[in-house]
Amino acid sequence: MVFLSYILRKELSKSVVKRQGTGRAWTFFDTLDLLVRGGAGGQGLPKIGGVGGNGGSVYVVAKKNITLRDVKRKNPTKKYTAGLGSNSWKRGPLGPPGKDIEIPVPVGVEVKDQYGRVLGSLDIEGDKVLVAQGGEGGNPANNFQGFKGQKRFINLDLKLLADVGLVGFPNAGKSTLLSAVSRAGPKIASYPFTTVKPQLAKMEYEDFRQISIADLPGLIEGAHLNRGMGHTFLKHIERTKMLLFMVDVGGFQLSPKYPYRSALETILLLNRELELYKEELLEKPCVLALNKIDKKNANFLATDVKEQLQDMEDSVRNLNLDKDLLPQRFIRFDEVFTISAKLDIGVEELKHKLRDLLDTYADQRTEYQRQRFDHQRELDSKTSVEQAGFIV
Ligand SMILES: Nc1nc2c(ncn2[C@@H]2O[C@H](COP(=O)(O)OP(=O)(O)OP(=O)(O)O)[C@@H](O)[C@H]2O)c(=O)[nH]1
Ligand SMILES: [Mg+2]
Repeated sequence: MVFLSYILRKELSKSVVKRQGTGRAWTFFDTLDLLVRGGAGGQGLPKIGGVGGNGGSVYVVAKKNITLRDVKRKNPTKKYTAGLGSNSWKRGPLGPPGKDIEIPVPVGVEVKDQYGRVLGSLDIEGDKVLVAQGGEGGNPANNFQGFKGQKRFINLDLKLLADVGLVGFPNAGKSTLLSAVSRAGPKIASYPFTTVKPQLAKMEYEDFRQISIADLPGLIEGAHLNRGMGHTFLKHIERTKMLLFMVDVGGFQLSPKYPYRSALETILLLNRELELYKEELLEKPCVLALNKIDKKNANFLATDVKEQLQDMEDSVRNLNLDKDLLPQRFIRFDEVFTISAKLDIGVEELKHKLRDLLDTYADQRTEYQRQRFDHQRELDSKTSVEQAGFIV
């Protein structure tokens, strides 16, 4: 049973992403399991108090321009064992340590152990996580018997990385916008859940600058509980720099069985879903696009929503939404646009504003990353085997 669910999980996590323009599809390889073993420690030599070398350890290190597929291709056995520590002997009482192994993996990988515990997240190039510790060499404290190295099954989970992630209820027009701003040809239809797999596209600008945008399947109430397309896709939102919320200004109704939700209510429900999945998602820069402005009364509705967004505390008081459905913390949108993705109204302005905002936030990130690098360097100088499983 456990094995079956493992296989199922593995299959489900290989999302198929359609290649833009060509209509070809390839499997987006976003998860890989490895077996890692630290090297055994060398034997000590009690007669002369000789100490065996510590076994080597296994690390995963984030590198640019490689994929999980490359990792597998490089070592199809998917097994890694670090070097043995040398035994102590008469002419060399201090056995040299075994060789460490560093497995290069793509930036954006989260490393988990076989119990699903997160060992570390490799967010920027050079991030390094100790995944299997080498065994201690034989010494007086362990009766001069070298210890075995740590053995672990680890899972490398790559979250889709795009500059902008499209978030919205089904049918909001996310895929229509994607096709308006890029050369991608996503499936567009008037029924919910047209998009069932994440799709990446590039927005191109006159000066050849490219910004990646991810079209994600529509979210619905309860997505964090895996309703609808569920949280399989919420994880991809984590690795986007900015979120673009798309909302049908006329509101949404999944089917007559479900309640009608106004545009403001859909915004709040999306806000709530993200918050329940991972609150820090709300810290990302967010932009809102009120779509389908070409429809009857849409301008009037959009003005209303914009006003309501000015004072959310007050606006929610007049809503008929269950308290449990309301977010604890309201998203603050950097910009609110009214657009028609279908008729190409306001799309160009949105596209340029996304670029401006990304650049502004990139400057802030650079500063943050510089600080992280400094911190990492400091930790590197103090690397010790006790730090197993944490970014060192
Ligand atoms: N009138 C009008 N219709 C639109 C606009 N944008 C999208 N639509 C229509 O809305 C429907 C849904 O569009 P999609 O782009 O498939 O919506 P989606 O958000 O990708 O939907 P899912 O993939 O199901 O989450 C389609 O029939 C589109 O033609 C718009 O600006 N105006
Ligand atoms: Mg779609």
